[in-house]
Amino acid sequence: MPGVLGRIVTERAADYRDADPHLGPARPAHRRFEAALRPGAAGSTVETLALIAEVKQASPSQGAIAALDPAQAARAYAEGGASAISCLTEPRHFGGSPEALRAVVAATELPVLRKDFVVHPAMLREAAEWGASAALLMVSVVGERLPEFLDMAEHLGLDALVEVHDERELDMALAAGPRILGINNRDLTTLHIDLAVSPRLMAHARAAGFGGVLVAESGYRTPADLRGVSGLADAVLVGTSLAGSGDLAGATRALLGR
Ligand SMILES: O=C(O)c1ccccc1NCC(=O)[C@H](O)[C@H](O)COP(=O)(O)O
Repeated sequence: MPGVLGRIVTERAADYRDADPHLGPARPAHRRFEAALRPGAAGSTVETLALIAEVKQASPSQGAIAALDPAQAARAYAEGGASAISCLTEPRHFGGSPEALRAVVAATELPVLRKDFVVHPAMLREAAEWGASAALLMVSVVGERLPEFLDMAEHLGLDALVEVHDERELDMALAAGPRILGINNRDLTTLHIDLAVSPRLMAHARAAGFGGVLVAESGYRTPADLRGVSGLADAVLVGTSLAGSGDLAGATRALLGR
């Protein structure tokens, strides 16, 4: 696996090399994250997109973005109209941590997604233990093991946001039967962003009969950017443009056109 993604995945695999793979007892599936993103969910209307607002302090694309207090950021996003919170827990490149996720969970009633490069079952167990409602599963990272990781997420009562970037990954994801599909506009090897990726792959997913939740991810800065996925996506995941705005509640309201 080349590029930035390859480096991050190698680091996370080494971090969890000796981790306990046992998941522990089954946990009930509340499906709070999925329910928050479905059309017409509280806080959004059929005409609008549900927003997953991301607590993201740095990234390989941007370097340092903002020194955020995770709890304050989550409260500001909720005040601005977000339907869910994504919280980075990857420490080296995104400034994330387990403490950030726990603080976000404690600070808001909104469902929280653990945003990390899941390479080991322990990372899903941790997400459940830390209070997350969902975890990210990247087809580019788990590959053929996607069905296995989906089963683990289900065992732990976690919603899974299954992320793809191209048709090959989309077909792999669809074969595994996810309930929530994220289309990342960012090529995680080159970091190039193309907002045309989400509409193209969303149309492909719907044509293939996917009836679940569709999430457009990465590169969104203005309401005009969102028009490209209006009527296709159920939700949008936004980090940099909100986290670096200096006014997270105001930027969230502005993005949602409220
Ligand atoms: O954001 C990056 O630079 C990045 C680099 C390598 C792997 C993943 C990366 N980001 C993860 C995400 O997909 C974004 O945090 C998320 O979709 C929000 O994107 P944005 O609104 O563009 O910050």
